[in-house]
Amino acid sequence: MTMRVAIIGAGVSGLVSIKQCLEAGLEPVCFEALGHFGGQWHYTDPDPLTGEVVSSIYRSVVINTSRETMMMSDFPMDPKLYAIYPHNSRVQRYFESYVEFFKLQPHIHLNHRVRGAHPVGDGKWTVEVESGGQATVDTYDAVFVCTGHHSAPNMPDWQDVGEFEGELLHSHYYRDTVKFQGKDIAVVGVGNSGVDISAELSTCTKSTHLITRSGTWVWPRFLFGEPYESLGSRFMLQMMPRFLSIAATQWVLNYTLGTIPKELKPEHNLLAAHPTVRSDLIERVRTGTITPHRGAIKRFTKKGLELTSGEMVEPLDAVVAATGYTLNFPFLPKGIVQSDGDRDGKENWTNLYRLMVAPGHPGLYFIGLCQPLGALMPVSEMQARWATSVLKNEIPLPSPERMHEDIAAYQRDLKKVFVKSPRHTLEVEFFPYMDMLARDFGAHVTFGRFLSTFGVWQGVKTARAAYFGPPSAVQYRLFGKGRKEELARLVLQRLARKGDEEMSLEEMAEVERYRAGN
Ligand SMILES: NC(=O)C1=CN([C@@H]2O[C@H](COP(=O)(O)OP(=O)(O)OC[C@H]3O[C@@H](n4cnc5c(N)ncnc54)[C@H](OP(=O)(O)O)[C@@H]3O)[C@@H](O)[C@H]2O)C=CC1
Ligand SMILES: NCCS(=O)O
Repeated sequence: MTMRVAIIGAGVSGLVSIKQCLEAGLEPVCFEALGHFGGQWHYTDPDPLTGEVVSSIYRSVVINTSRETMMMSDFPMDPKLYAIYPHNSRVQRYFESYVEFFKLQPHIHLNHRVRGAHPVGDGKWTVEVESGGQATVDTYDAVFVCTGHHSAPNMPDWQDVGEFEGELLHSHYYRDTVKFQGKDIAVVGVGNSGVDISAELSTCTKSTHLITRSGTWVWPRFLFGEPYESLGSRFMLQMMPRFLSIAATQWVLNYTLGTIPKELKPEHNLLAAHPTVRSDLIERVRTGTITPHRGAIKRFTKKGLELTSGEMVEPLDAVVAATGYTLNFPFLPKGIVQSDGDRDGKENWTNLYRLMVAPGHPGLYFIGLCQPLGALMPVSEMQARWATSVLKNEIPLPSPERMHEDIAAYQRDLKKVFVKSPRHTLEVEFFPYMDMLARDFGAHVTFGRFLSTFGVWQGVKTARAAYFGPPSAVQYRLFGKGRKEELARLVLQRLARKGDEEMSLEEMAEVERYRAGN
């Protein structure tokens, strides 16, 4: 009997899960609460009646991970069709072509909201779904939770918020500048939402204030004319000593940006916080269109707010809290995901082995519940490859006790490397995490395999591309289970040549060759 897998959510993690289930000979049944797939990358206007929004992205969002690093390992983004950093509508277009190419649509049930998922023994789960007012319950051999972690806004419990006569909104609800033009606005938080929104607002407001309690390093999208991620090659991150790669990267950033305004300058090192990317942020501060402030919020006043430093930020018409998101799995029994130490549920610590498996709850997998230093898409794809291999009994899972030890070790390491913050509880470094999962099904990269697979000349060329080229997941299609080695070789070598070189006819022919086999 074919195993049936309930997939909750048809965002990017749901889509790659459907595709990997199909490839593994499993039957995916994907439930999507909304009337479209694409998750966060499907921009929506607010509901005209309720003002509610579903996606957290604003109208102008341009992705901050480059084409090379965000594309799926076996579905290249052709530079002819996609900019190096595409606008959100183009990212959604890429997902649409992915769905079309891999024939995923028949497996997606739109407007189907999962109300509950419960274990029934033997690793099986019942899933209760509501659609058009009708509830149905069915049993599945496994459940993949693909609902992400950027939907439930984290709105801090600030003092005297009720006093404030202006508007306080979370960045989740921000769409565009229209209602803020000519006004005095403060944005709180310097994650990617905070810097994007403040930079955009600063083009049309009377004043734009940017408030941060920890500061941030701000990466421009391009360094020396190349995507900033080019500095994160396998060689740089894995073969150079860590202190040296941090020092070299820090030097490049300092050289490019000059002295960081003191209000923004963090105390942590470059790789100790999730990267913030915005090319014009420092320029906006230096040209006086953004006024930065350092400090936490002490209280709100009628006209604005007071920082812990005693500084008053007034007058303000609106405050945008770009303060991130919390975990939310309303359809799961309590206690499965969040770790016991996370009493108020806002610390974002999870209890998941490899960020995917809940010890003692067989059959339940989380795909995309991680925060990579790099793009999420290929990491979700790798997780789906791994989880489907586990379901096929090709990868053994350790005992729940071993899983708990592993979770504790991961969390200890995180605390050593990253600034303590609910932002840094799901962080993974691209190559170590991808290599760890790939190794379990033989898709990892070793120098010897280049030579034995491609011969000396092509082997050395491909190895050079994999070690020194951009950190692309294409290299996980060179070897092992699920390999598409000719396509991977061609794409990797093209990416390493840099620039905007379009896909070659040979590459396209390779893509078509496996479309035919689909
Ligand atoms: N262009 C793109 O591709 C974009 C991508 N994104 C992605 O979306 C995800 C979410 O990003 P984002 O919404 O920025 O959220 P983040 O969690 O990354 O950042 C939240 C920010 O809010 C601050 N903050 C949290 N709580 C408080 C508080 N009580 N008082 C003051 N400051 C507070 C944090 O500061 P501290 O560090 O001190 O905790 C941090 O600066 C990320 O993965 C990001 O990369 C977002 C926008 C654009
Ligand atoms: N960091 C935002 C890009 S992502 O991979 O979704």
